[in-house]
Amino acid sequence: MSHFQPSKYHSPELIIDGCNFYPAIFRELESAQESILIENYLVEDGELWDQLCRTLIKRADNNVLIQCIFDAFGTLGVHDDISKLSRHPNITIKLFNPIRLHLGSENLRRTHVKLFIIDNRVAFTGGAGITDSFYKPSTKSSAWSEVMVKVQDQDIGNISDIFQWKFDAIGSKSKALATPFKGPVYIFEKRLEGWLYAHHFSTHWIKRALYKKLASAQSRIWINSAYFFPTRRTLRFLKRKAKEGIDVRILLPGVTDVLLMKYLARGRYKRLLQAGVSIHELNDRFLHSKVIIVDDWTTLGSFNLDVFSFRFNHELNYASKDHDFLKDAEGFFLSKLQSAVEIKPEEWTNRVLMSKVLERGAYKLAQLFMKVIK
Ligand SMILES: O=P(O)(O)OC[C@H](O)CO
Repeated sequence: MSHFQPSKYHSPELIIDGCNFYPAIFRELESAQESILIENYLVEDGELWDQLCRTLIKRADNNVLIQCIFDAFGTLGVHDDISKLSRHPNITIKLFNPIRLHLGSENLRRTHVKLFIIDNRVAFTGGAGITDSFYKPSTKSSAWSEVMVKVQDQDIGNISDIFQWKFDAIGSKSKALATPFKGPVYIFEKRLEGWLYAHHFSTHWIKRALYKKLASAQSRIWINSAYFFPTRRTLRFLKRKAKEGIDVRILLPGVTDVLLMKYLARGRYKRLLQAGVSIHELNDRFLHSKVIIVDDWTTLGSFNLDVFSFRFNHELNYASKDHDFLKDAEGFFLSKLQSAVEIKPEEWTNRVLMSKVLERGAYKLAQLFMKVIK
């Protein structure tokens, strides 16, 4: 008789706001026995980063092997700290795509992934950078609203392999990072669940999964995105599905850290509203999360519906049809919707002229940007 015991199934766990998910992440980091793998785009000096540095050094002193991939641009402010951490024999940090002016638009390719993997047993992904805007330990506060998902045991799947492949490719002479990944991530083309990865525009499993799901949506499409400037194809899907009578809702931040993105998003409202899409803006604090629900399928992660996520960035989402995960994502979406302002089509048509001018100006700037990088 086999003594093999399949590990217990855990629903992916949605955790709302840094004041809840960062303490959960630190509990796991502090109990790590073998390995800690971290990938992140945005790291800023502050209390959270200091706490992370202290925790990593402590675990490394206890012979835990630590590997990090940090985006070279998103972590510019902490490169000195990164050099200091890297002196520890058990810590290796690789900087992704350092800015090199002669590479032109290649510099736009950033790793936008947010990932923590501990002992290949538990992983967290979502939209959170390592900054005090997401969690300030001294006040236990979260200035920006965000979500992360905790995935355990058998659902960890191949994410460590994908991390390791990328970690090894960075800085090596191989062209691996510039070509489509031929690894196990391919299985998700059919499954559309689990880890959805994008590391190259031709291997964008998040985009592929999203298009498939949008095309086959039967009852609802609920989209929450921190930045909203999607592809024309996505907009066509949203309008078509709304016209077919499907419940299409878009929840966006009304307050943001990048005003240009707010006006770019607003420039898309008119046609979406005309098609019957309902649009909501949240004004109480910056809604930085990226959550998509199509029928009974939920995905969340680093993927914004904007040109950077669709075209340039390395991204990571987790997708699932787990019932509890879906209910939690629905609960999150609806609670934010309740505090948000719905944009009414007739009010939108009569908005002040200045607003229209800013939307037009933002669009012109975006067009110019796209021409320059072509
Ligand atoms: O690119 P995101 O979605 O991680 O957001 C990061 C900061 O908001 C950049 O301004």
